[in-house]
Amino acid sequence: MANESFENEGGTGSRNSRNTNFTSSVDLSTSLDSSVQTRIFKIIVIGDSNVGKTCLTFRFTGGSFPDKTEATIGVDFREKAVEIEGEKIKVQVWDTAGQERFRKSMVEHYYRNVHAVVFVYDVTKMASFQNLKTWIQECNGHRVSPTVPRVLVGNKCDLVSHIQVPSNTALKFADAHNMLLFETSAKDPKESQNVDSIFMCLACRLKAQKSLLYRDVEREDGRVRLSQETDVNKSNCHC
Ligand SMILES: Nc1nc2c(ncn2[C@@H]2O[C@H](COP(=O)(O)OP(=O)(O)OP(=O)(O)O)[C@@H](O)[C@H]2O)c(=O)[nH]1
Ligand SMILES: [Mg+2]
Repeated sequence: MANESFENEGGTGSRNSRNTNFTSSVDLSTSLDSSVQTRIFKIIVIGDSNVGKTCLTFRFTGGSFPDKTEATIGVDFREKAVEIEGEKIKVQVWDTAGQERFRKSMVEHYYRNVHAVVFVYDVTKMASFQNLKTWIQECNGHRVSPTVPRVLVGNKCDLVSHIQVPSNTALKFADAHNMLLFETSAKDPKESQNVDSIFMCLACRLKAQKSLLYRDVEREDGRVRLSQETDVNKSNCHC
């Protein structure tokens, strides 16, 4: 599991976190003080160049489709504050470059302490779907834990007459890789809720995972102690 990040009155910080198996005691006292801290969930968006990663992240954080985009160089950060079950959470979206020459030096940073991964392909371009295997390999190669939630997004569904990737093919692939599939369009305003649900679904799952961590702590002598092995795979997310 990645480090947990927080933002409080003093700014953004990072907390050393926990592995998926918890048998040792960890001081979590600060993390339980939710009144002064906003948790930050880092979500990276990965996929071939031109599939619409920038437009999808723009749609989620800004609520519109950009008039014009240029190839992303390195990474662009976009943030959105959301509220889930009464808790304010900052969703920090890392919009990565699809072009190899613009991403080389940044790849390590993308995957470091990532909380969730969004893989994007273009439904009108079969090659972008076939290349997903390479993107998944890269992700696994950077030791991203299997407990880090991943979703698959087929973008540009508004181009109905140009679709090359059938839904059932994409669904099989998503199932085989234990991912949810979203087919959507960053361009079509009617799809904006669907775009939001990609990120909100991940945020809900992350919150549920981390709630389980907190549930299994007990206070001992004024300190917080993890009391038992905790399974962070379980989630209350219904999406
Ligand atoms: N029709 C349609 N076009 C889209 C959609 N999303 C993005 N585009 C267009 O696709 C092109 C590429 O979009 P970007 O969001 O810049 O692609 P990217 O994946 O960020 O590309 P890199 O930054 O190079 O990795 C742009 O011309 C967008 O206007 C969509 O949902 N429908
Ligand atoms: Mg881009």
